[in-house]
Amino acid sequence: MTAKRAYVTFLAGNGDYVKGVVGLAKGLRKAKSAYPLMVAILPDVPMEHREILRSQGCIVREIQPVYPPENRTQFAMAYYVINYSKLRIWEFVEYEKMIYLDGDIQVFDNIDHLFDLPKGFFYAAMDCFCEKTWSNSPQYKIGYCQQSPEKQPWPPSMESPPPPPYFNAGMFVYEPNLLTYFDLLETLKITPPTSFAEQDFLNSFFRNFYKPISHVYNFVLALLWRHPEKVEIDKLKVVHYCAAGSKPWRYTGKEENMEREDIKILVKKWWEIYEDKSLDYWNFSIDEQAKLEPLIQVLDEEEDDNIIKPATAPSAA
Ligand SMILES: O=c1ccn([C@@H]2O[C@H](COP(=O)(O)OP(=O)(O)O)[C@@H](O)[C@H]2O)c(=O)[nH]1
Ligand SMILES: OC[C@H]1O[C@H](O[C@@H]2[C@@H](O)[C@H](O)[C@@H](O)[C@H](O)[C@@H]2O)[C@H](O)[C@@H](O)[C@H]1O
Repeated sequence: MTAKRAYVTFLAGNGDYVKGVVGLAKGLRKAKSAYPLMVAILPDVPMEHREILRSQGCIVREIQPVYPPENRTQFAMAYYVINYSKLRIWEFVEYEKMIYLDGDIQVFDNIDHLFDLPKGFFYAAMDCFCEKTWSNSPQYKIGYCQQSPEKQPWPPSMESPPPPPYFNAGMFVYEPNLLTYFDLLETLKITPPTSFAEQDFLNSFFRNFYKPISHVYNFVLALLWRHPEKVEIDKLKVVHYCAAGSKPWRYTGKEENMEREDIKILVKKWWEIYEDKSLDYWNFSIDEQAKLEPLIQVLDEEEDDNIIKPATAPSAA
């Protein structure tokens, strides 16, 4: 029997991240991925959103939240606490290998070959420490970033050695496994939360199994202005809209760095997929499609007037 593989993302709440997941489902289809997209949803995701995801061919699976131990940690972003629920995806053992993608990620090129990476390791792209979200970290205070250690080497005077390679937890290749899953949950119970919540926790847990892969597989937008020398925008396969103000479905162009032409191009590329009706999963009869129309209106009605869409989106030129 061929080993089962799938992409998986995470959705919480009744807000607009569902648009990110619809965009991701359509992007994977456009990239001709051979594998389905599972959406691990928290119980607070409304029925309408679940139906929209199913109508786009997603496998919708409800998971229970995972909370870190009680603590007064100040997360870099308060809502990061819900991201611990991502740990439930290790329970999906009917799959031999999965690729996790945040809902604010778009896949612009086929990456199915990542499923063939050797087993037994955890693959992800390295993060960048240069954004203000890192301002409480020693590396930010020194001006050290693993993306370009030569720019500001780790001072020999520091008691601790430079941090080991640290991945961004918005995309990773992993193997669901119940022993790992229970070990994750048990280890979490005795691990005090830190600024980047489950991302810090996963980096610690998989530190001996982590293998960095190219940033073309999880392009953290801040690299555009923090490490431009490493960027070849045409080579990017996966773009992660994690910089403040860069979520395409909420893009107004007003936040810092959002007026950049390269950001406008990447936001427009996202919208072109999201609005492309030929990528909708309509393998249904016409009357089935008529049933789905009202669901699509649910999303359109939630649209905010300030959002810039392709029709009026800034020109790519
Ligand atoms: O209200 C929320 C916040 C986050 N998420 C999910 O959690 C992921 C990580 O959160 P976010 O993208 O905000 O983190 P970032 O990568 O931008 O720091 C998102 O991509 C979504 O998949 C969600 O579904 N609803
Ligand atoms: O809960 C912690 C989150 O940590 C990461 O987001 C961060 C990280 O990318 C920083 O490097 C950026 O500066 C920042 O903007 C961004 O929010 C993951 O992308 C996300 O999935 C999630 O794990």
